Amino acid sequence: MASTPFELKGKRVFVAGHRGMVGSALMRRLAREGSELLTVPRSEVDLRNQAAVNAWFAAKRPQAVFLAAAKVGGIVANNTLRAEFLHDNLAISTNVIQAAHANGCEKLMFFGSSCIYPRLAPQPLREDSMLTGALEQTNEPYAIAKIAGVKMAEAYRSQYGSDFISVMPTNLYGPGDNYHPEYSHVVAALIRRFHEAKLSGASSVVVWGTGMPRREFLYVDDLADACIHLMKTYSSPELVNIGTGEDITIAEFARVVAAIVGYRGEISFDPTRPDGTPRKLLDISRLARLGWRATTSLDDGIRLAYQAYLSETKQAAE
Ligand SMILES: NC(=O)C1=CN([C@@H]2O[C@H](COP(=O)(O)OP(=O)(O)OC[C@H]3O[C@@H](n4cnc5c(N)ncnc54)[C@H](OP(=O)(O)O)[C@@H]3O)[C@@H](O)[C@H]2O)C=CC1
Ligand SMILES: C[C@H]1O[C@H](OP(=O)(O)OP(=O)(O)OC[C@H]2O[C@@H](n3cnc4c(=O)[nH]c(N)nc43)[C@H](O)[C@@H]2O)[C@@H](O)[C@@H](O)C1=O
Repeated sequence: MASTPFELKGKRVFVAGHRGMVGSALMRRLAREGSELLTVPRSEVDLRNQAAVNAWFAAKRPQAVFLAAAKVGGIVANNTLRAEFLHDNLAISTNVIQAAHANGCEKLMFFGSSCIYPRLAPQPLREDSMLTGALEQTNEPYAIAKIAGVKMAEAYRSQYGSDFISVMPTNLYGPGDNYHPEYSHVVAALIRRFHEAKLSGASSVVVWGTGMPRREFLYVDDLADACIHLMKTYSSPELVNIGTGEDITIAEFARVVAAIVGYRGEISFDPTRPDGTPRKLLDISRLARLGWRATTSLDDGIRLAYQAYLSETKQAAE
């Protein structure tokens, strides 16, 4: 078991999924910690391949691991690619957690998600509500794989004393997001749709669902800061929720994004598209007791995310 506080300075730290939205935010934040950062492209080691993962871990022997590689997407991706979301996420978690254990890794952080909680669990969602009820159907395969990952980290801790911890981030957004029109999450989808409508002069933009579901959104650089804080100071089998503690309806959120992007036309709703979970607000009291809170407001975060979208797609705001 690693000692707490856990020192990142001078350690070999592996960020699995370093090119993703969360992984790249972790890389930015870890640059301040004086660690030796280890990464590997998927073309070299596909984390679904157990033999490749074992060989890489045996060669590099990371002392700390952030397991931020996963098959990830929005509500339609989760609901369509159901086999891949279950298979890939189970394989990645199993391979990386076992290889970390077998190669003397001192500390590992596993990334769950707020969708592991039952669809109708009491709000705000407490960490101990995991496995107390039925899951949301649109993301059940992903949630089952993530719950298995949480249980794996917990089992290696109880059987072998491994210092493996699990965090449950709320819905995230920011630089490095995926802007696919069907498979992205709502933040990236609406930034892109409102921006394109502004450029084309469209008079109306469609937002999926009824607009009634509520979501909590956390800027990804805040998430990375929380993760570094917990990696250094937290060592316990209980999950830790990471969020802002505030939520907003999708209809209100769409108006926030439209205003920041500068789209002034109508917003309509398409109830034939899935709403998903009615509400997903995290109880962040454990995180607050552990000494961390988010600092980026939703307005500031969406402004930063819009700038990132423009620069990543090489466009001007107009
Ligand atoms: N985005 C969100 O709103 C939320 C995310 N999370 C969790 O945070 C973590 C990171 O998510 P996020 O950054 O958004 O996702 P991204 O899709 O942006 O990044 C995922 C990363 O995982 C890598 N990856 C996927 N499959 C494989 C594979 N088979 N082998 C090697 N690498 C692979 C990708 O590699 P490549 O670059 O090659 O594609 C990419 O770097 C995940 O565990 C996710 O469940 C939790 C809550 C909310
Ligand atoms: C992070 C989280 O992400 C997923 O769960 P989700 O919270 O439902 O994520 P979402 O961002 O895709 O949608 C949020 C809400 O927004 C509405 N919505 C409106 N218009 C668009 C739209 O254009 N695109 C999308 N994607 N959603 C839209 C949409 O109908 C829904 O009501 C899970 O895969 C889950 O596994 C998970 O971990």
